[in-house]
Amino acid sequence: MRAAVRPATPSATSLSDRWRGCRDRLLASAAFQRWAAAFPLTRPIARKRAAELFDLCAGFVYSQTLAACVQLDLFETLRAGPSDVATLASRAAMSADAMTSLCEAASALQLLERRGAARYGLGPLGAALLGNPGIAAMIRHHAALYADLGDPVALLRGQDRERRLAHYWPYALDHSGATLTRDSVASYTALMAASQPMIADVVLAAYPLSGHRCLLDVGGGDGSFLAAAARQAPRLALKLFDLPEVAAIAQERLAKARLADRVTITPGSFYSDPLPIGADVISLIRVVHDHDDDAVAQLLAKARAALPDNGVLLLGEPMSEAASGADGVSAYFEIYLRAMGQGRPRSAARLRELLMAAGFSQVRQLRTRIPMIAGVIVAKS
Ligand SMILES: C[S@@+](CC[C@H](N)C(=O)[O-])C[C@H]1O[C@@H](n2cnc3c(N)ncnc32)[C@H](O)[C@@H]1O
Repeated sequence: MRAAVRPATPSATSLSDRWRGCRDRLLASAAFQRWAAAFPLTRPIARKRAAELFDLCAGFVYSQTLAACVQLDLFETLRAGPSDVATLASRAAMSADAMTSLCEAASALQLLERRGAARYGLGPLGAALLGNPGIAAMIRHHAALYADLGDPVALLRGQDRERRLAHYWPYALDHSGATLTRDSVASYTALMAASQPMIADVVLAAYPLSGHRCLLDVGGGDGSFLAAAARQAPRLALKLFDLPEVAAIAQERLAKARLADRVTITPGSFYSDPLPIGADVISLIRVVHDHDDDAVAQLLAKARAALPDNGVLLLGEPMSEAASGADGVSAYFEIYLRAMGQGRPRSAARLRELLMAAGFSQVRQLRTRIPMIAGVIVAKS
């Protein structure tokens, strides 16, 4: 039997609640909407709101148009120059009509651009995407997220479901890492490596590491962030800590990059093992948001214990309430991490609280070039 849905209990209303109540009643009124669309001074606002609402309704279609372009390698195909629809259609094993629909939809989204009759080239967003292979990799892995989101309410209720995204990130199902295999970590590790250059650019520009002696990157994946740090600071000694199967991938990748003699790799789980000592700066890049508060509290305490007095913790990841225009980050990660089964997008203020509770001091949020990609916080042990 389904539980009856109880109406929300009215609570004491503040002045701001009452003001917002009036605004909401006005915006919800069909008569007001008609008036606002007709009146010259409110018409631009009415049109903007209508377009925003339309984009929210159509968002899934936009994402799947993009997914189809990536799956069919359309951007790569058009890198060399425009192509006619018949050629694109035969490459993609679909009718010319279907390819025209895809190209028209992608052109409306600025991914492609019409270049004459039945001919298309890259659009500004499609061209930008080519400059960053990490984005295409992100788009491909969204197949797992969208499968989980087929029934968003079941997902939020935690009802029985396949949990494809949690299997994509298997450490969400096994905190010790003991059951993880090379195969099960390979795809997420490759995805992280593909998107790491843009993260490293943002983080290392905000906090250059040249003043440090030794960096320990916890949850360092295949070592891509360490490799970028090594380029920036040629005398920096390097350490990496990650789950055993990922640590093995890092060992190979860093050896190929001729960094084997600069790096020490320690396999382990920060749920059960201490962190290696000896570094004067510890980085946590896109790690904290993947874990619940209790685990983060423990992880930060372990990082503090591994640092010397006045050591630095460097935390870089997308943060909620990062900047105006970056609200999508919160919406995305709230639902993404819910599908993954653990973690939270956190604001800089919340991260500061967690850092202070773990005994860190002088917590500072640094400006980053693109806050949507990553915010950066540093703190002293
Ligand atoms: C989202 S990835 C980020 C990887 C890398 N820092 C980056 O930004 O590209 C999270 C990383 O944390 C590692 N990780 C997850 N749980 C862990 C644990 N319990 N102990 C050690 N590493 C863990 C994962 O294997 C993965 O490499």
